[in-house]
Amino acid sequence: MANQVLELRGVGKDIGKRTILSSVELDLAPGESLALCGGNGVGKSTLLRMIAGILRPSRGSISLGGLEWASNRKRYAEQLGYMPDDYLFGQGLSAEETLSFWASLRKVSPARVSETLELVGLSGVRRNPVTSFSKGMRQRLLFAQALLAKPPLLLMDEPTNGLDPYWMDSFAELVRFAKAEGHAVLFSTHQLQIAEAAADRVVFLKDGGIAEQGRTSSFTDRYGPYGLQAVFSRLFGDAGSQERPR
Ligand SMILES: Nc1ncnc2c1ncn2[C@@H]1O[C@H](COP(=O)(O)OP(=O)(O)OP(=O)(O)O)[C@@H](O)[C@H]1O
Repeated sequence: MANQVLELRGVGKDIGKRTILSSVELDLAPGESLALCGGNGVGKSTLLRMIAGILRPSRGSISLGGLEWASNRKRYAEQLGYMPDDYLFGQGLSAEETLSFWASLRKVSPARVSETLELVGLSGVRRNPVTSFSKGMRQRLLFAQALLAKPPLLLMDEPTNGLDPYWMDSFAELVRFAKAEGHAVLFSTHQLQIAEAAADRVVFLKDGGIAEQGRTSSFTDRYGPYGLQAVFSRLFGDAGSQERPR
């Protein structure tokens, strides 16, 4: 498809003898948001890490801004901002120092650091140590880090895990802002309410591939007011998860 930021064709991953993902096809356009859903262990993080260039696919191709990781790693990496599901912040560093460190790695100006802190609502606490921040504030700082260099694609792994409804709501607002600025946003989540609030499209992964997908509103049209929940329950049952191997 023309004008896509991200194109996945037949992407799969084996770890040892186990196939984690067999074949995934995905497209994402500028200004579009997509939530990757599914029970524990279906491969959401694995897929995001392959797109981020942290893990190599066992098969298939990933094109980001028309680039493949293997042919131009540096330019490929410049196309994306990645928000990991967990991050250990440096002891004693303020929000501004933390973001300035990331900015120096990406050759981003100090003015952009201030602008980004403002955008995520952390300007007033920029000199406070990150270790004093609530989980919601730390997530905002990680979001700022992903947004810093204005990459075409924002990739986020469980961005609202552990957040209360206030911070979830403010995350949805940040995604809407990022989309309006033309960023494509791809995030994984267990929390269907955040998929509902922040994603234009939802993809459910199961058994190594895409089990269901569609526009977020289409799930309500097809399955009623709790459409996403209905699909999740049908796919993953009461446990809502696939057992991880022991
Ligand atoms: N390095 C690894 N070695 C062995 N198995 C792995 C490794 N990384 C992931 N897996 C397995 O791959 C499967 C997919 O893991 P992944 O973390 O991608 O799932 P997920 O959908 O993100 O799960 P969750 O929702 O619990 O975070 C799991 O069964 C996991 O145990």
